Amino acid sequence: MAADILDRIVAHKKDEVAACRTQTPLSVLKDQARTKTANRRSFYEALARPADQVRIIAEIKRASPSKGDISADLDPAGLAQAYERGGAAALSVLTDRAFFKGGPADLLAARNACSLPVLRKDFVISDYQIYEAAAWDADAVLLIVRILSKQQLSEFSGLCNELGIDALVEVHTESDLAAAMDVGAAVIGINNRNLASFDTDIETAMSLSAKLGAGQIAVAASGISSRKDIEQNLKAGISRFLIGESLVTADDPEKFLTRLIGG
Ligand SMILES: O=P(O)(O)OC[C@@H](O)[C@@H](O)c1c[nH]c2ccccc12
Repeated sequence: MAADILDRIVAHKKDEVAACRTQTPLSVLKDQARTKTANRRSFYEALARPADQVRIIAEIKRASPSKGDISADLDPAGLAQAYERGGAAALSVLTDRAFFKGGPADLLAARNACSLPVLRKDFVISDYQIYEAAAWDADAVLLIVRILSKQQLSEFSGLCNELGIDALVEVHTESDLAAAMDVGAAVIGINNRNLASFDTDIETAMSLSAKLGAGQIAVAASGISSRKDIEQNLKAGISRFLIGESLVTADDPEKFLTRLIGG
């Protein structure tokens, strides 16, 4: 059953984009996107430095297909501020409504409440969604290698550059990683979770990160829930993380984040 979830999500995204286009034509979105470039916060810089410290992208996620409701009525603004106080490098906000109960309003509320760069976390299958992200003031978008052709990956990376928005290129396998390297991805998210089966194995990022080139930033994503997980990754040379569920469900997300970062 889990195996076709990714296909369902992608099919849904295509319908969603088609519907959005009829409401807001691409030309209008393009104009909006171009007026936002001056407001951008650098997602890349936030992750690049300081090199010797743990850097965490803290996620705002209400629900997911694998877990159901996680924290369906969370307060995105309050959580963004707690994450910022706890030392987050950046935020990730789910903007998919159908499967994750998120939306653009969450992204806006979170970004307006803090000074951190914000990643639009969604299933990007069209350039339209990248213009949308830029128009909403997002600082970065997720590009999932598994759901894109080589040509789309290359086109979408180029468009991100053009719009001054960063891309977090998500991989799960060696061949995904090769495709990410081919487009010169600077920030590579290694998802420990297989998006089709939901199996999560935190060894995935540790073993794949060894294959990254110099100057590429590895971000271990999914299934990180303790300082012990972080320390294990640090030994493997990974010091950047994308963390959702364990932060969203923590009694005190600020304190928990501080503890994860250590030092
Ligand atoms: O909640 P977790 O296990 O800490 O995982 C966060 C993040 O990695 C996960 O939400 C994620 C990674 N890649 C995705 C792609 C789409 C949606 C969600 C994701």
